[in-house]
Amino acid sequence: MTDPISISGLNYAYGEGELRRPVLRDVGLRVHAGEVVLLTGPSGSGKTTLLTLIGALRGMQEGSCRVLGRELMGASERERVRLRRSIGFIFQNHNLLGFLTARQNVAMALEVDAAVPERERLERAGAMLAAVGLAGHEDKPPAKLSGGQRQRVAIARALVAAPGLVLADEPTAALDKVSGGEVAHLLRDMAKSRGTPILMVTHDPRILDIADRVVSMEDGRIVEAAVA
Ligand SMILES: Nc1ncnc2c1ncn2[C@@H]1O[C@H](COP(=O)(O)OP(=O)(O)OP(=O)(O)O)[C@@H](O)[C@H]1O
Repeated sequence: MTDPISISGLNYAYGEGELRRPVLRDVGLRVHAGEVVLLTGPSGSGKTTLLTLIGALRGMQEGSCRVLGRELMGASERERVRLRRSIGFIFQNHNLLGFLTARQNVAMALEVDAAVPERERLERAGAMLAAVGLAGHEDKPPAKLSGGQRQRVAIARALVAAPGLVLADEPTAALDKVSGGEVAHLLRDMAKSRGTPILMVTHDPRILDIADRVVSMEDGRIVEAAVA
């Protein structure tokens, strides 16, 4: 089985001409099937940029980045859109839509699949919300939920379509210690039970224990890969 993420010789720079600034240098990284990998490092070291390249949210410049069996170097926007549908994304500020209920926010992730009728989408969303401990909160808008509950909705949304990979950017940064720890463990348990690999950018030393492996970045390079 090929690794869900396999990167080598990846370079990336922002800006052009005299303003060109390299932010990723000769990055190599593999994430194995079912593995939970945390990406840490100082602010500005390039973690988010790397995550957005892996998530096909921006185009590659140099090197190789294979995600779920597809090479992203040279991939068209259409190919990138298609790959993004196989990835569950979770961000720090959860990106839930305020005018939709928790259930509708989760069901939205199933809308790309026209074969799933709306009633079934809402049912699957409800089951997923129950699985993340939010039974009874399905019909509330995000504003009526706590920060930790909102991140649980974001986890449910990221996983409901059974993605091949989850990419998370600082999902616990806005949470207190207890809810941050709960959310991180929930995400790990949900992904592990489904065999879904996770790559998570985090500054949060309180959640390092969820990792199979911690990878550190500094100044655009991977400097250390340790088994947690
Ligand atoms: N759109 C952009 N245009 C120009 N420079 C950018 C852009 N996005 C990020 N950068 C710069 O690239 C470098 C890497 O940023 P990146 O966000 O990837 O780092 P990070 O490790 O995720 O940082 P943080 O932990 O603060 O989120 C930083 O110096 C940042 O200022």
